[in-house]
Amino acid sequence: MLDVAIARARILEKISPCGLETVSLANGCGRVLASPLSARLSNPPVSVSSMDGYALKAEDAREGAVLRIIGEAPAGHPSSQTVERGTCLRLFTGSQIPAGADMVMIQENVRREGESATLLSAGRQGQFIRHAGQDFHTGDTLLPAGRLLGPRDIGLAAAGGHIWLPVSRRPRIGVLATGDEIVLPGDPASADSIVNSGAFMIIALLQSLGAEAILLPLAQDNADSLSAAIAQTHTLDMLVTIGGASVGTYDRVRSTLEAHGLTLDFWKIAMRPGKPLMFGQLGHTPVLGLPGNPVAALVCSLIFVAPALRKLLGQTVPEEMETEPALLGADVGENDQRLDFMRCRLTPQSNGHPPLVTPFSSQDSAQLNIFAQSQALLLRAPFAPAEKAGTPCRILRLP
Ligand SMILES: Nc1nc2c(c(=O)[nH]1)N[C@H]1C(S)=C(S)[C@@H](COP(=O)(O)OP(=O)(O)OC[C@H]3O[C@@H](n4cnc5c(N)ncnc54)[C@H](O)[C@@H]3O)O[C@H]1N2
Ligand code: MOO
Repeated sequence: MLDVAIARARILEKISPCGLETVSLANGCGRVLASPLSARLSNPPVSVSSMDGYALKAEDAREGAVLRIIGEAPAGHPSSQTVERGTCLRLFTGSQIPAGADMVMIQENVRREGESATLLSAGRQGQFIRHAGQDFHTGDTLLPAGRLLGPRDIGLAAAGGHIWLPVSRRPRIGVLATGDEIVLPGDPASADSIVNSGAFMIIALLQSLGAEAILLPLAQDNADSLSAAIAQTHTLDMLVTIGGASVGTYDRVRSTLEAHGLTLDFWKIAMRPGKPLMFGQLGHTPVLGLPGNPVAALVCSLIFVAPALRKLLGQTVPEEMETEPALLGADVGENDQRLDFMRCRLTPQSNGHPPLVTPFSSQDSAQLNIFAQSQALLLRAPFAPAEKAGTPCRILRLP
């Protein structure tokens, strides 16, 4: 059985970024930025008011002062007038601050009579002014390459004057669930049917990371059915199979892939859950064969498929798994030769102490209910001795 870190490195070594394209801003959410984005504009481009009110000089901002209103400047219609001492200009939220003014008095604090404004409170220099470039300046780097763009990033790119975004092509990843007992959610099920939770879980993960995840038709545990499914996968950027990876008579995924020309890199790794993981290349397509137990399938996806996808997307992938420190919340027994990823609850602690991590009593790799309640995976190294509550340990947070 191969070591997990070596398996991860061998997978990453075989994956190359899958190219770039340009998309419109409206289609940018969920895509990965291919190069840094710099501001083409400053935001705001000029100093503007953040309130509806009157622009004036701070020297005049005394309670009871009476100022002459020299004009009005709605947002988008700047005034060419200059505010002198003893005068003010009517303006609105987003209006450009006129020359001479250095503060805004909100209209609630002004009594207007004709062209005269009486201040009902004092004010200070700069109040209610958003200065030019307060948010960002032309040329500032707004977003780094490799960023998975969310709604706030799209807003920032728009404000920075971009209508097109250079992004990584969305990798097409096929997810092929296998097994005679597997049915789709909602399908008429026989007494011993198992619902295909695995593929939907993996598709959800891949989509959240920026892939085009494709649910392939279910394949049965026979060479003909698997062959028909595999024959349709050559245009994919990666193929992920679920099930049929172990040693049983009907575990035919590997042999069928090999009949289609798969170059096997490795099969079986020293981890729990996920022992029968398989990796190889079918032509140019990397293939990850995941175990059927759905918890094992997702844990393997987090540890191997997600970094592979990040590499396809041109993102920087850390050499090692990104674990965090924690403290054992309960005693744990000694471990065997497999790196263990135990489903756990996390209890946050105060004073900056690492969280307490408590494994669930059942670690069965088919139990999705416990998996959904888990917040992290506790890593237990191969041959780790029994350890007491309070011992430092490492965890992987679950998405
Ligand atoms: N004699 C041995 N038996 C097994 C070993 C072993 O080393 N020696 N390894 C065990 C381990 S560990 C795992 S993990 C499983 C993995 O087996 P397979 O990858 O061949 O998976 P299947 O047998 O096809 O399925 C296992 C289990 O998961 C259910 N399943 C399958 N696909 C899905 C899906 N898409 N969604 C939900 N559930 C799924 C399937 O019905 C089975 O119950 O092998 C052990 N056996
Ligand atoms: O490795 Mo299996 O994934 O124990 O269930």
